[in-house]
Amino acid sequence: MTLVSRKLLGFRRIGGNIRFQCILGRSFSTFNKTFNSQAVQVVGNQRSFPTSNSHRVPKTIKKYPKRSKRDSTDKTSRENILLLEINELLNEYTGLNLTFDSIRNIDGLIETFLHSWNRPNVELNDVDIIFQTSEGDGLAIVPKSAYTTEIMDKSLIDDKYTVVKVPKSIVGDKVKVKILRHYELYAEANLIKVLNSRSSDGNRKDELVICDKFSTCSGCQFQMINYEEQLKFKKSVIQRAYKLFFPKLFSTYNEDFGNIIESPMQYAYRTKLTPHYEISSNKNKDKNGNINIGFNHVNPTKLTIDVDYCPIASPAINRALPHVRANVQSKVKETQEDLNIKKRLSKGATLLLRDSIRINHLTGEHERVCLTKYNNIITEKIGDFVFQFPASEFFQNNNSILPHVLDYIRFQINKKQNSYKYIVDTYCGSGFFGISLSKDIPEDGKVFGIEVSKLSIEHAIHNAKLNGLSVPEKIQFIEGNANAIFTNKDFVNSGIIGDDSIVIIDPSRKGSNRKFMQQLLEFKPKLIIYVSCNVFTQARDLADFDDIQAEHNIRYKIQDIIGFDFFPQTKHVESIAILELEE
Ligand SMILES: C[S@@+](CC[C@H](N)C(=O)[O-])C[C@H]1O[C@@H](n2cnc3c(N)ncnc32)[C@H](O)[C@@H]1O
Repeated sequence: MTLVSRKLLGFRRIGGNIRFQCILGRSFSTFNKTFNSQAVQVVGNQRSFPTSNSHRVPKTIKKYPKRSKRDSTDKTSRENILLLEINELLNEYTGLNLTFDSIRNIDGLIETFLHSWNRPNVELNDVDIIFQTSEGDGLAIVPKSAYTTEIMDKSLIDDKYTVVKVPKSIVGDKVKVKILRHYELYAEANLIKVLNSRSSDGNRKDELVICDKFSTCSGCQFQMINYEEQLKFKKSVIQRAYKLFFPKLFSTYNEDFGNIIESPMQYAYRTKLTPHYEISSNKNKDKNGNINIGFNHVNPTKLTIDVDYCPIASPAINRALPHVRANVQSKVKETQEDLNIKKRLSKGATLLLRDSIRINHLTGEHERVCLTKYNNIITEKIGDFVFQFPASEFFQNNNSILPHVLDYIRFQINKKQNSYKYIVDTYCGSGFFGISLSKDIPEDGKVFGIEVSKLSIEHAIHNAKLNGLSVPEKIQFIEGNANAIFTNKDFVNSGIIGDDSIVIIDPSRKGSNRKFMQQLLEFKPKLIIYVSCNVFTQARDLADFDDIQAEHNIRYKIQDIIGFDFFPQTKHVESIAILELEE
């Protein structure tokens, strides 16, 4: 029997049970369980689906790297969080009492789908998305028999399921997908079509999408849902992070936990864009030889999506983008014949476009421009303060929300007036928080910042002076590792004591660490403000801090955990935790 003739027609839902049928009308598998995904269909494509048994899963198991094992050392790694989310999906969403064993992909199956060039063409129809990951992907559970009868022994598929991760899908979508690479506990899939996109019931509103690259570009996840729903998703991510990594705190909180403050601008807000290109691969060129310049494809491929306009980027960046792109295209074409240069360019590059204020010093007028060199100096004004920093260095990328973030922090500081004399700004970058809040402490108070990047710290000092603050009397910045701040000679000599202090923590995505939290506790500041662009590492660090407190008999009360939507249309959420020392 050829594969085409053995192609499956789909399965029907019969009184809550699932019955599979093959083309001959013979039912070959029945589940006695209710199941969320109806009518899964497998389509064999003669061209790419081999007619031999080459895709049969070998019974001998061959070893090769599996992502889920490789990254499992860091409990807040993306991979580990996905596994925790799959666990939640199995426990709470299916009603099937599934375990990891019921969804485990055996090595032979993983191997069968490993390489894109000989992967079986398996498409599933009417797959229900029932869970949203914190990365913004939809998850579905499909029975293994739905797509592997040609690939696996029947004995290996009975009562077995696959968790399928589908980008650009949301809970409530019924989708058609193509199955791609398998990992131990899930498989990746391409979204081919949303079958119920016209239904008015769900949250999907495709008419809201304003970018013509949305379905393929990995930059945004949520243009197809309204802003209110985006905020709900982000609140649920904060709640999930604490539930997973600091359950003791989560269990004591009410429904406001992780409320999100919206961004005043939901498009055109991004003041930094980093498109990239790769010139060695023909896949990333059009028929005229123009290379793709843009962002990664949403599916796991090496494709770069060509982006000539990005609706979340600021107007100045979008004005500059065509020139920047044209420049790259002509440079690549010019150098194509020159082997040396071609070799140097062969890996491609990442471009940098940064929105900056340009002031006309004669008239005092200013305009927003886009600067594209890594050593350009960017100027930004937030509230009453001006900041300058090298384009290559960190600065917050949505300036419309920053005044609201500062207002919120000021509100927290001013709840207890005149309680704090010092601000310790750890991971201070070019001084944004320390400088902005310098007027919120008494005249005889002081701000002290620490940052590992030499360039950023030089600009923090420059920014303090630019804003009329006396350095180092009123504000002092040092280059160094935040881990060692409280024993740093300059810090000790500054006379700052925990009793009168606020400590701001604003690390990068990987968060802080136990060593820092230990020293923070020994310093015993009155107020701690933890700003985070990765709520999972924030929750982990605060859980560590909680453990350490128990060892030292010191108590901090977590006053608030709140989200700020720095990046509308995307999965990202920024969260701020406020901790107050209990007297
Ligand atoms: C998320 S940024 C925040 C910067 C700044 N607070 C702001 O809002 O502009 C994190 C900063 O931490 C710095 N950093 C990373 N690891 C550090 C460490 N161990 N000690 C001090 N600074 C560090 C990075 O260079 C980066 O500037």
